[in-house]
Amino acid sequence: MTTPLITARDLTIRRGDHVILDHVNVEIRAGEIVTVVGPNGSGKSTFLRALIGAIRPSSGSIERAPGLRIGYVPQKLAIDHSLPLTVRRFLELPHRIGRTRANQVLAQAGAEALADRQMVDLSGGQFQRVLLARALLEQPRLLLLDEATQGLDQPGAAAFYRRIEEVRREIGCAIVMVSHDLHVVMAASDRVICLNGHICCEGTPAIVADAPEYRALFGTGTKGALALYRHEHTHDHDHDHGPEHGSDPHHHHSPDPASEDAQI
Ligand SMILES: Nc1ncnc2c1ncn2[C@@H]1O[C@H](COP(=O)(O)OP(=O)(O)OP(=O)(O)O)[C@@H](O)[C@H]1O
Repeated sequence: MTTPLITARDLTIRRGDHVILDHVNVEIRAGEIVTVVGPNGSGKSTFLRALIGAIRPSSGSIERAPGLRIGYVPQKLAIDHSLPLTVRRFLELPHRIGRTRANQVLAQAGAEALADRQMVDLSGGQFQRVLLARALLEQPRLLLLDEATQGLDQPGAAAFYRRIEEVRREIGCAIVMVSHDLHVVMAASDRVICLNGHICCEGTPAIVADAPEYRALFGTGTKGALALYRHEHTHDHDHDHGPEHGSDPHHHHSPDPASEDAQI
């Protein structure tokens, strides 16, 4: 086992009397894709913000590997509609970067055609890809995404997650994402953590979908969708996900093939 990139130990975050996170223990290792699911208000964003160091634990700790570079794709980012700002200029805030580097990260995020477009003219999916490109600028070893597909339709979300898997393959970073698109996101994950103030259950997507704690929170609605993915992946698709994930046929696969070509 490699050393974890980041470890939350007994992470507890309180605001007044409200315990937002209660003794949360999580380790994230190099190259894995971890999804955090949970109902509204269950502490998912707080957890990510604690991982990047934007919130201090009330008790417990967050330990990062020395020099760990983290990329963060926020839930929302407001752009002033009266401000002319191209995608290329946006990537240069706050540091100037070379044209070649900008083109590189835009290509990694599947947004190479957008460099000279105005930020305010982008569709939701294009905007998310640009935020992803920005998060890749620092060559992160850990990429955190907070509800990155909010507002995208299902094919758009599936295409975005497929892109995330490609990014992971290309640059080998670990990925932690928070999402409500349970069936899409779970299909792309190595591990799912179900959070509701504390960790209710965790494991492979299939294990979590079957867990009584998960079903109590989400019902059985996503089970059918997971079954669908399993079914789809009995066909012969590209399973080149690298050696570390080769052992479990159910636990790491692409989204619905029908959605894979969807353009955002
Ligand atoms: N700075 C704060 N002060 C007080 N309460 C807070 C603060 N930040 C978050 N909370 C509360 O903590 C709880 C968890 O919030 P958080 O945004 O982490 O949940 P979430 O799981 O990301 O929710 P959602 O799915 O709706 O985005 C909520 O009840 C929220 O109101």
